[in-house]
Amino acid sequence: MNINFSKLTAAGNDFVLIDNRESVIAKEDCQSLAKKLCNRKHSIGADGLILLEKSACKDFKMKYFNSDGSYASMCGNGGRSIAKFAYDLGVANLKMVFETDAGVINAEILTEDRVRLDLYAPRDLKKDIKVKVNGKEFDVDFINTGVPHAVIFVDDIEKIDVFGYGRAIRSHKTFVPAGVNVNFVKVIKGNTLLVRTYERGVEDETLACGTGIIASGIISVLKGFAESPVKVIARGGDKLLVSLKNSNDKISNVVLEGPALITFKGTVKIQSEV
Ligand SMILES: N[C@@H](CCC[C@H](N)C(=O)O)C(=O)O
Repeated sequence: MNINFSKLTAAGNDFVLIDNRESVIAKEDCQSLAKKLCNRKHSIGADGLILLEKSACKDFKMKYFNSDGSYASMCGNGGRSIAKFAYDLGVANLKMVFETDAGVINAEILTEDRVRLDLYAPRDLKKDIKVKVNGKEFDVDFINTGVPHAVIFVDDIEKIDVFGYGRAIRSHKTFVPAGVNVNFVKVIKGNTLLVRTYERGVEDETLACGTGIIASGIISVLKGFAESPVKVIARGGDKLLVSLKNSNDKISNVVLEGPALITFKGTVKIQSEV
């Protein structure tokens, strides 16, 4: 079977997007297909597979799978990408509303390559958790911004071993069984954060993680390190903006703004055993 796809990048977090409104991909095949299509040596290559599906009440529904095949209820960079993809397909207007398993999102295509997402409220905030890995103790703040995130402030963002510490914290007993995405954050002048993320499901550092950037922005505001709107520079150098309202640690009006671009389109042959 031949399937049309678009490849998008959102701050260097890259995705394969497929229009699955007619259920060409069966539910039980999604995970193995994600693994295959995201493989950078043998297929298209991406951090995740995103399916655009029919929604009963909104413009469409987003389904997200990491490159290792695991399902995730949300992806911030993927959310901007699917908005761009939906507009390009003619499924949605410049302003749209879509469903994810984390909540409903209002999106707006701002320019050729910039998208704004208005998100649901985050949950499960836990501050100042002590986590010891590889002989070092970290002060971790946890928040679920659609998927689980650990946020850690560091002095030297260039030197921190994101892969080594990120991988160990991701699977630390505090965060099992779900695991956690791990964000290392440096606050710099100009109300700006530098963020590096070890992503669960990619099992490596990615060039950006949208929900991780939101988590880092929220925690920075809660700790008084920054004010909304917070500027964020992702590992790949792209600039994003996070804004929110905070009333005694009750977070609302969360907005993520950042790039999303279609890099190419193609057709991929799916083998029957998928
Ligand atoms: N890259 C995403 C997050 C994707 C899901 C994550 N890896 C998980 O499994 O929790 C983003 O931009 O938010």
